[in-house]
Amino acid sequence: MNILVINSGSSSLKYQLFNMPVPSPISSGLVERIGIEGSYIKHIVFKGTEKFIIEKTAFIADHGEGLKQVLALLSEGELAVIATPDDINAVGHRVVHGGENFSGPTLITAEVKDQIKKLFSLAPLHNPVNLKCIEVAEETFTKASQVAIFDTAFHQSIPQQAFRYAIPEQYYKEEGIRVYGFHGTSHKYVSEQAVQWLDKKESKLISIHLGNGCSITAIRNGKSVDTSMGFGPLSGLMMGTRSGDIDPSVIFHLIEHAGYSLNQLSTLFNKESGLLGVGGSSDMRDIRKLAASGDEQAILALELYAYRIKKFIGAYAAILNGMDAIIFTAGVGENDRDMRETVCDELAYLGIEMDKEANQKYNGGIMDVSVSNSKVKILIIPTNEEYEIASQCYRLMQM
Ligand SMILES: Nc1ncnc2c1ncn2[C@@H]1O[C@H](COP(=O)(O)OP(=O)(O)O)[C@@H](O)[C@H]1O
Ligand SMILES: CC(=O)OP(=O)(O)O
Ligand SMILES: [Mg+2]
Repeated sequence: MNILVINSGSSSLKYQLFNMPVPSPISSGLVERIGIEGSYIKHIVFKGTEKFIIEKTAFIADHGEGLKQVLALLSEGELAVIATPDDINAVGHRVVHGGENFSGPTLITAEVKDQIKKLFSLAPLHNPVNLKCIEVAEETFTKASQVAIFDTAFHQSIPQQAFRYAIPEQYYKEEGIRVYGFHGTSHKYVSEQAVQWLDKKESKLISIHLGNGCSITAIRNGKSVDTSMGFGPLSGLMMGTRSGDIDPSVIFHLIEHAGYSLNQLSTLFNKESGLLGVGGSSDMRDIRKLAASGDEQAILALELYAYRIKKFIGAYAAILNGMDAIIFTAGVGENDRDMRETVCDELAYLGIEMDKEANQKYNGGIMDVSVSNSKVKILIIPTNEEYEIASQCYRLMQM
């Protein structure tokens, strides 16, 4: 069964085509810098043990245009992997915000699209582009089932004491104001990999997803019990362009004393803060280069970033009453050795002791980089949201 997975972020679109249940993709790729200068597409086709790469650079105005170009790459030329759009049986869409209505893979109907639209203001960087991609896929793959996999779904197991804010009940009942949590597909995938690796029936894990968006989740026996993102994907850890936790008094202050509008506030906290706002770039690789050259703002950005993660590890160690493993995943978690080292430094009291040499040598796959007598394992697990989405789609299609 051919399942095309579309994972669209604020300025990028990642995709993978699977012939399920085979776990390795037939093709995968990435469209980056959508809507900004320097847009490019990297398209990969896998044939046996060989890998063919097509790279294109030309301005791509929006996600719709990006997706159309991807479809052309999949179906045209010598490296075509499908003959016609009808060869795709299902399209799995990552949708970031699903509110309280979705706890599993969902066949997309007009009503589901309405729900996704209603949540635009809560995930302004994500839900609008997610819906756009669904619409383009519906126009193109008219015979395929369109399936939504929500980032919020895995967190529907969070108990009330963790998902409610301490404000009057009417705001929860009437406005749906509560913690929803995000990156659920990634936290689910890596935590399941960790459980298999640990080979334990009962487990306590802390999963740390550090991509453009960053979040940390406490997982007991396979179920999310708390997570750092909340009502929208803005709270908790410091991110690429998002502030993470901030005292709401700052918002009152900026409105009252600096005349900020809602739009300006949303732009500030969603697009101009985090690594970009403090250190001058949203890309951790740039921050590393700046810090190495002695740039003080970049050094501060690194300190803030690591400090927050450490603080949440402490909090989740307390609510789980200990843990078997912490997991690092996503772009920064998998690739930034020094960030992992800084985060794990001086956590021996909690039983977290890193083998620094092993950590520096990490080179892919699942690896434990704790010392042999560390009470808590330190696992690096590459996330694979696309494969998790394809698996969930496949299961739904077989029901
Ligand atoms: N070698 C590396 N060292 C440090 N950071 C890296 C490295 N490779 C990628 N990253 C960082 O990973 C982040 C993107 O992570 P990713 O999981 O791809 O994000 P998203 O899926 O949210 O777009 C960027 O900040 C990027 O700089
Ligand atoms: C929810 C979220 O922050 O997603 P991403 O990391 O892809 O931006
Ligand atoms: Mg991501």
